[in-house]
Amino acid sequence: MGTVATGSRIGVLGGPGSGKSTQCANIAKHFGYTHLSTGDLLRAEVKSGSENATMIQNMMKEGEIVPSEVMIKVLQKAIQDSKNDKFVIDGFPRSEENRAAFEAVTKIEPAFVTFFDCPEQEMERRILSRNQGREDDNIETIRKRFKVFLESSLPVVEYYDSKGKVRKVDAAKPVEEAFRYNEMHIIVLPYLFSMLFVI
Ligand SMILES: Nc1ncnc2c1ncn2[C@@H]1O[C@H](COP(=O)(O)OP(=O)(O)OP(=O)(O)O)[C@@H](O)[C@H]1O
Ligand SMILES: O=c1ccn([C@@H]2O[C@H](COP(=O)(O)O)[C@@H](O)[C@H]2O)c(=O)[nH]1
Ligand SMILES: [Mg+2]
Repeated sequence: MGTVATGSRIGVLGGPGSGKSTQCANIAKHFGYTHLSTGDLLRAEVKSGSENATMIQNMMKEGEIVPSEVMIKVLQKAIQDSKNDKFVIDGFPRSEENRAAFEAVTKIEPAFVTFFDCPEQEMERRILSRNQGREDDNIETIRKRFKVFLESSLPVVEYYDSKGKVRKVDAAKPVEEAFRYNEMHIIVLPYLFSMLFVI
């Protein structure tokens, strides 16, 4: 995959509705990153009617985590298709098992991980007014997704935190404010840091 500059592989984690996809789309638009939304990749897989489509659709309806080998295959293909060394992975890994499997298979580790910290009440409010026609945006599945996030995904944030890789964003802030924080931590600071080693 060639030489990759500091900060060019970024993970974005956070609860359902915390604003991950909104911010990733902004990062992609403004800074030339490829936005890999793992949820969108799975929804595309369902639409394509591939061999795993029904299984993925059923798991998403229940807010469950799709098996690592399935997600990793889909994600690897998207990384290759992007032909870009700068990518931001939205909503993955969702469990410690996901993370270990992905790193073992791809040898890719994020330069750092942005964690979108948002109160549950606000996440619920956002999802219920999102209106994108998602099958999992109903109160029953939302509650299941919150549970999966707390039990399986937060430990991944804790793991990266123990390695000093977590940048925490106050995701309850308005979109523009959260974006400015991301801009500073994803683009400006890593760039300045990399320059230290060039000089
Ligand atoms: N900072 C914000 N303030 C208010 N509304 C926001 C903010 N960020 C995103 N939203 C809105 O909240 C909804 C959820 O945002 P988004 O889809 O980006 O969340 P997400 O973390 O990707 O959720 P999911 O994990 O379910 O995919 C969208 O309708 C979006 O427009
Ligand atoms: O790595 C992943 C990412 C997503 N899923 C499943 O998809 C839905 C929706 O994901 P969003 O990021 O909210 O769009 C999620 O609830 C999981 O069921 C997954 O299994 N693994
Ligand atoms: Mg999303």
